[in-house]
Amino acid sequence: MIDVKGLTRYYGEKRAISDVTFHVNKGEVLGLLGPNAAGKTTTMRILTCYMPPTSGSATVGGYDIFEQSLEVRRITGYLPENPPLYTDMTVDDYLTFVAKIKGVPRDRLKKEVDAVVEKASIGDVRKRIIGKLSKGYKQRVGLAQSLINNPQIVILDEPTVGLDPKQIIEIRQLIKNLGGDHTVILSSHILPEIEQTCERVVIINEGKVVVEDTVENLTNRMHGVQRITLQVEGTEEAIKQALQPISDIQKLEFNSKGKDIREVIVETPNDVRKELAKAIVNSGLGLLELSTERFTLEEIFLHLTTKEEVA
Ligand SMILES: Nc1ncnc2c1ncn2[C@@H]1O[C@H](COP(=O)(O)OP(=O)(O)OP(=O)(O)O)[C@@H](O)[C@H]1O
Repeated sequence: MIDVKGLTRYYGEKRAISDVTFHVNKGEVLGLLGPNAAGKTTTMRILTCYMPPTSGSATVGGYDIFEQSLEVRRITGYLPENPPLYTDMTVDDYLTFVAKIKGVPRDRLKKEVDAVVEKASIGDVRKRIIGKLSKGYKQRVGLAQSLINNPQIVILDEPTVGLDPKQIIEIRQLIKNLGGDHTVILSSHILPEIEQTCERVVIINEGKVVVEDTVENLTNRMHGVQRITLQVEGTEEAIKQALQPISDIQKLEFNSKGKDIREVIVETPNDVRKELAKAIVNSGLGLLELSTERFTLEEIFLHLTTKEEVA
């Protein structure tokens, strides 16, 4: 549905994105994940034809962003980071105004506004002045305007920034529900947001795509690395000595958990739980606890963006 090939954009001397390539399937919610200044907004502005790339190409719904920008805009709804709301208008008046601009015929205006009001769950505030609404409701009005004309594609730039936890949960659910009927790109720097809302993720860092995969595959990719956490009674020195004979330990980390107790984190490609337990006990140290852990998307993100090898 969306094909992005080698997009590069300079602002003067500064290269904001470099050779960005990814694909979005029809009906999926794709997460564009990256820290501040990674190049998410730049990528989204290019895909919504607000600004051209310096080089590279992209098609949106089969339309070329250079040659067919009007068609791209017609089938795309966009929620920028700061939606351009007219704060002295009522919600209904504003959405009707946007619908007119987007070319909705007169006799369909009311129906169209009703439809987006329902999708964004703002029925209870539709007669109110936008400027008097809470940030969460304003964001929903922004979402509603992006859905006018039932666009095949919806592009949302950090839609939950500045919202309180309850509003965040509600907006995420609204976005999740858009999948299927719409193809959605959602940008965020918040990992749990992507984990909860998207099936696939493109991680972008310093203007470059680091990885494109399903959230599930990304978690599985880390399965080549085992992480075993132990609670041991003994000094760091004694524990290190006890574990010396065990080969394949890639990472060993110690945290103090009281006077004589250490939390020991071991990363290894193999399941060495038995060897660890034996080594600790045979050295006369106290093994209080042993467990294996799954990597979170947050840790995978850190591994990928700090250029560490992922097994
Ligand atoms: N109009 C501009 N002029 C000059 N540099 C810009 C401009 N817009 C963005 N940049 C730079 O390009 C880089 C990418 O910015 P972009 O806004 O695309 O990142 P982002 O991932 O959306 O970050 P954020 O989450 O902070 O908005 C940054 O280094 C930014 O400073």
